[in-house]
Amino acid sequence: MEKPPPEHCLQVLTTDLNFQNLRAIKVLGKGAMGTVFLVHDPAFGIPFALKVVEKSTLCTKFEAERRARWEIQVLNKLSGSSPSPFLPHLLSSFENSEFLAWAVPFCPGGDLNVLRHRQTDRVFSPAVVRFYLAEIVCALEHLHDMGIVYRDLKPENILVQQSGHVTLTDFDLSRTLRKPTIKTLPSSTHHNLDHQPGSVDFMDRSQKKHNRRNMSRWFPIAASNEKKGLKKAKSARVSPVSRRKPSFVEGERSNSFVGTDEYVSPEVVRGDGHEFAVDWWALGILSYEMLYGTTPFKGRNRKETFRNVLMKQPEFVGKRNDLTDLIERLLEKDPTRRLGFQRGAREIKEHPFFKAVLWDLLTEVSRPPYIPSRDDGDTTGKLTAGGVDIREYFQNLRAPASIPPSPLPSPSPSPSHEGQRNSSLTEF
Ligand SMILES: Nc1ncnc2c1ncn2[C@@H]1O[C@H](COP(=O)(O)OP(=O)(O)OP(=O)(O)O)[C@@H](O)[C@H]1O
Repeated sequence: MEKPPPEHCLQVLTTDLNFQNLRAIKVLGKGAMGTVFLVHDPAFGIPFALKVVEKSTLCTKFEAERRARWEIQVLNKLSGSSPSPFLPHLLSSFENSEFLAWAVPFCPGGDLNVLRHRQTDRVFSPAVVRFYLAEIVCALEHLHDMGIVYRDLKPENILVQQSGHVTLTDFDLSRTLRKPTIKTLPSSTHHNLDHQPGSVDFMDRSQKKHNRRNMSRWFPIAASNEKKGLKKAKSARVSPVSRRKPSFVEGERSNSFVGTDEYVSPEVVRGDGHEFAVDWWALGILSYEMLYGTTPFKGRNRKETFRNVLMKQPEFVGKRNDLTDLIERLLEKDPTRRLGFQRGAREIKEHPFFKAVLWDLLTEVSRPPYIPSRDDGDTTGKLTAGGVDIREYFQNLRAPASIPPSPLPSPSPSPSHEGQRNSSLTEF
């Protein structure tokens, strides 16, 4: 029998999307910009995630449309000749007078925020943190090499593929910058992310034994929680916060003020403009959250969070180790002294926390910490009463609510986003 292509190999839909007849199995998620549906139409052969953004003359919608176009452009770039296994690619896109829609591979494992909440104590073991961070470093490296700064790293934007490997999603806040000028190392040290046959592990042997304990601890926990049917956390923190018009001019330093409060870097809070180092800062926050179950600078409100980002040093509970050292070096407030500023991802890959990682073989790991069960996808046709009619779905969204409008002014977007985050975190 012919071996199926590796999951990260580029797939494209063989038929064009016919939006009129498209029915979705379910809604996968709803963000600030659009709604993501799971679609499995036999005509296409593979289930896929379809992100749909409604066009409108309303200013807010116009912004969504602008962001949607940008995201499609980025996904197009990512679908080029050497795609990353840890980044999505564009399967197809569609536009009519009402909607912009695009299809990307479906990730049945949910996001890292949901996954973390399913763990005992809601934290990942250091071995699992290493696995996910290694893949995320490679994803960011790929983006930076293309001159793209991601600017929205957070667990909610890291999805688990069927294979258990991760992929980033949500590129509407990304921007192009002048490509990083890295003092290049000799070519023999260049880490090739291409599929490498033969090996099945990414750790060297000495580390493997030690880490196996941690890794195997992972499986029963995930499996047992799966059985308990724990509720999927909503995608919690919503970005963006935008106070300046973002610039799309290639090579310009980006001064837009964007991101998710707890993940925003000091230079962005200060409005100094920012560079690729904002992604390395966010990687530090992400590592901290994966390890401790909370972000290091979270305050009672945005003002306090930002003050903490600028002034407070991260607190580390317990014995210091390579992971806490890595976090501390990523959470360096001065971006020019931050790990990754000088030589990008290579500096991070060389940190002792990753010393046993075989970077070339990441995609060959046969036992990622969590592999979604086939049921997670739910693509086998369990359509809710014939599925979701996408056009109808948006019509219903537009329908006036039966509750009379409140005489009070509606809340500004950002506090309501914060509320969304808090409520989702207390659902567990
Ligand atoms: N490829 C995918 N496979 C499975 N689920 C997905 C996929 N893409 C997106 N989702 C789900 O849909 C949600 C919303 O997607 P996404 O973050 O891309 O939308 P958005 O409108 O840009 O959100 P945001 O408000 O964070 O900018 C995600 O949190 C995730 O749960």
